[in-house]
Amino acid sequence: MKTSIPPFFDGQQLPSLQEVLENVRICSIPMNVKFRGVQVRETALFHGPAGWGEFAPFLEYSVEESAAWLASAVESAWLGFPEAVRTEIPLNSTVPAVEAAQVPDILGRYKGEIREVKVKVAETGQSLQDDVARLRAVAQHLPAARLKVDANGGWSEDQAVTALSAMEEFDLLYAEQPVESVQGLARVRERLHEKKIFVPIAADESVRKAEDPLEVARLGAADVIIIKAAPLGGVRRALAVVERSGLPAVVSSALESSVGIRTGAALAASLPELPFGCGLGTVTLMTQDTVEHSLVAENGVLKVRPVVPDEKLLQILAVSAEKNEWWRQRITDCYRYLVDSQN
Ligand SMILES: O=C(O)CCC(=O)C1=CC=C[C@@H](O)[C@@H]1C(=O)O
Ligand SMILES: [Mg+2]
Repeated sequence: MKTSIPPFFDGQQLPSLQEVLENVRICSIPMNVKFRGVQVRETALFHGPAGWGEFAPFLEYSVEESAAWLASAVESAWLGFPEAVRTEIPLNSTVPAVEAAQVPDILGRYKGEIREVKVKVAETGQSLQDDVARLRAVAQHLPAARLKVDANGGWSEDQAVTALSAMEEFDLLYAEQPVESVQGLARVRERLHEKKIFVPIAADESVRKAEDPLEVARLGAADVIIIKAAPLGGVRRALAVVERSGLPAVVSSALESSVGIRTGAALAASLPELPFGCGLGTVTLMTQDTVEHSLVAENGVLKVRPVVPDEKLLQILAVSAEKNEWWRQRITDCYRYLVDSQN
């Protein structure tokens, strides 16, 4: 297994900071439903010679963590995407940690047939009973769909083993980041195997937030990796992580508008294999979008196509002058971090 991954922006010279700042539009988009504590999504869009890119690190992220997201947005807008091997991407629908009664409403927002659903679990303040009730509501509403869960590292190892044992009846496709640490993932996986429970373990934060995104694969801590273009520093770097990990991969969103989803779709379109539905259906969880015709799935399939933001929408969604300044400073800080890391 090769261990290194390519440098940011594929080692190419970055456009100047001035060029980047001249071509940015900052937007604020209210969510339909709270997702990972976010009610309003703030995001920056860049226009470059190759198209559009989206930079939307969550507001609490450090410059160091956000810099990878900038590299990804600049890659999309200035370099463009690598060659694709497919034009259609199978997607999962996503159910946030809502009450079971809200499940039909959430699922009703997705167009057409739904074959795979990712259900958020282990939310702070909720119980295993809440999670099982939510899963049951999804299973009742869509008896033919396959289910998977995402705990965002919210369980202890004991809780993860108990919860995933209790969820055996749902025949989960995989359980995403049941616990926080890489070693914890490996132990939970082993303990479940001892109990003859073979639910595959997927690593998300342990890949996208890790200093070494390949540690999970090296330690055999997971069966599947979740990859996101922005936190991994772009499509090319994410492809390298998949190739070098040797594990099946699922492309997921970072809760962007359709411009960022297009980048995720480019990543999914370039992967040699796509054994599961990708988590790129999150535009449906937002009240508005930056493009007129949103990049959403129909019957669980997303057709890859170019997207261009709509000027009227960009004006409607534009942030205040103060917020705009804050974002420009953030872009500047991340840009400087990238330049330093290239030298
Ligand atoms: O994978 C999906 O179905 C949707 C995307 C998704 O779950 C996420 C998007 C953005 C931030 C993350 O906390 C979250 C995730 O943990 O995968
Ligand atoms: Mg996740």
